[in-house]
Amino acid sequence: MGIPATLGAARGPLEVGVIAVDIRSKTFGGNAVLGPVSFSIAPGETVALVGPSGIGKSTLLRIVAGVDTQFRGTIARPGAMAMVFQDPTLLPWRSAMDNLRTVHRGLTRQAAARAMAETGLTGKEEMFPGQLSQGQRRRLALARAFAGQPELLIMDEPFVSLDAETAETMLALTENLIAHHRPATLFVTHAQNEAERLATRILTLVPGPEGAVLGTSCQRFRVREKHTAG
Ligand SMILES: Nc1ncnc2c1ncn2[C@@H]1O[C@H](COP(=O)(O)OP(=O)(O)OP(=O)(O)O)[C@@H](O)[C@H]1O
Repeated sequence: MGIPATLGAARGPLEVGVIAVDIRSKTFGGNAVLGPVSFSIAPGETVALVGPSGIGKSTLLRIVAGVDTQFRGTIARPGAMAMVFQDPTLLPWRSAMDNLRTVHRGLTRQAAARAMAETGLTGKEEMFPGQLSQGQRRRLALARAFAGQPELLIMDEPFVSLDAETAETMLALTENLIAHHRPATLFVTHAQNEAERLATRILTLVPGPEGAVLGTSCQRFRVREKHTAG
């Protein structure tokens, strides 16, 4: 497959299921944001992306997700992807169940109900997002993400601006969903405890001469029992 010389492009995975990120550079209006950043994520791995505010974490996520194609480099990613943002981005005029079925064409009502049950939303299927609490809307966004059985899950600060108790509940729920579905996961967080709890590896972005690069001490591998258990 041809890869444009100047713009980022998706390329076929070299190895089945592996996400390969190879960004040579990313600029905004001539300002270098990301320098060379290369890493891969194996199936079932959970990678946290951390770094100071404004370093380029969200920019990197958008490139990996394919939302931003204006970069130099290549990304190999699977077709089945899901994204979870701080804002649940639900369709307010659709029922909770239809929010899932609109995104995932062909998802049966039973499968949608199962996905909602997994996030503790049984009984809320016909409610509209405006009738759900903030925590329930976040659960629905998670249900929507996992309903598509993603091979790659991308999350941008999914627990920010939640009160401590809700954040803890959502963190535990996400941990269980990841352990059960085992997508490759890449998420941005400012909270070290979230990174250490969810991630099997933590990548740190640090300033480089031509935009942010991965820090040398960023690769902190550790095995999480739940991830290795069948
Ligand atoms: N659309 C854009 N146009 C111009 N500059 C942008 C754009 N989006 C981001 N930037 C700049 O790119 C840099 C990286 O932004 P990014 O949002 O990726 O950082 P971040 O690490 O996610 O920050 P934070 O932790 O504060 O959310 C910042 O200097 C930001 O101002």
